[in-house]
Amino acid sequence: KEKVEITKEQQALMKIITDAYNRHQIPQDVAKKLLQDQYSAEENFLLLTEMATSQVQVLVEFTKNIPGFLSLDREDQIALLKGSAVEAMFLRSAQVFSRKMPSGHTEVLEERIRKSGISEEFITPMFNFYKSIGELHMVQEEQALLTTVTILTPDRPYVKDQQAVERLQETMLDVLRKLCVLQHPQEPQYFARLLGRLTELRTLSHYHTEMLVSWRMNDHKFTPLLCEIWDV
Ligand SMILES: O=C1N(Cc2ccc(-c3nnn[nH]3)cc2)c2ccc(Br)cc2C12CCN(S(=O)(=O)c1cccs1)CC2
Repeated sequence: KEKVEITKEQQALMKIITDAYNRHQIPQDVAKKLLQDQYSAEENFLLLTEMATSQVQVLVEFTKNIPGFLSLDREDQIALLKGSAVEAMFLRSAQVFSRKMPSGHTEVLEERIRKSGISEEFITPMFNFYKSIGELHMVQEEQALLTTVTILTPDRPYVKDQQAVERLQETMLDVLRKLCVLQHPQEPQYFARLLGRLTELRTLSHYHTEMLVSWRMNDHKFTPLLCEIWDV
């Protein structure tokens, strides 16, 4: 049985990424607003839109801290951000959402999401996803690295130098794989389960694209940043 060991450089890389992941959080007042008094479907939708906008801002800031990201071709950096924005947002939302929230908060938030004009066909896979993320009990380093791996997906649309992105992603996958073995020694399949969540994320992202079309038809308003990153 080969001894799995995280090198000094990998340790440093993991610390940079995890610190950045924890440093960039959406302002809690935005999330708190969701918990306050009862709103109409439109107001709920508006709150989710406000929160999603903060999440995209947080994502951009976090991505700039990924070692090697800023050395990529500028246009490829944009292509990676646009290509991963929805997946990274859903991954972070699921991670925050499945964290131990004060009792009752999760139910209230679930209610608010249900009552925001999002159709049930999207709500079900969304909630299944965040429950499946919760069951993994990821440590924060795993959460940060999994989000990084999602952002560094080489086959996003319009990425020119896929090899450069692949090299970066492989560096992160290697650290994540070792971390999973060390953190979950009793579960050799844990790393594979984590990567399986990324497949579920892609499905959610397709649902999201379809929802955007129906939201547009019902004349839902989005912020300029969301219009830019979601191509609405
Ligand atoms: O809002 C969501 N939530 C609640 C949520 C998200 C994040 C934080 C939070 N707190 N601190 N840091 N993050 C708290 C509650 C949540 C939870 C789990 C999954 Br899976 C997904 C979601 C969405 C993500 C965005 N969409 S969306 O479809 O893109 C859309 C945009 C505009 C209108 S609808 C809705 C579902």
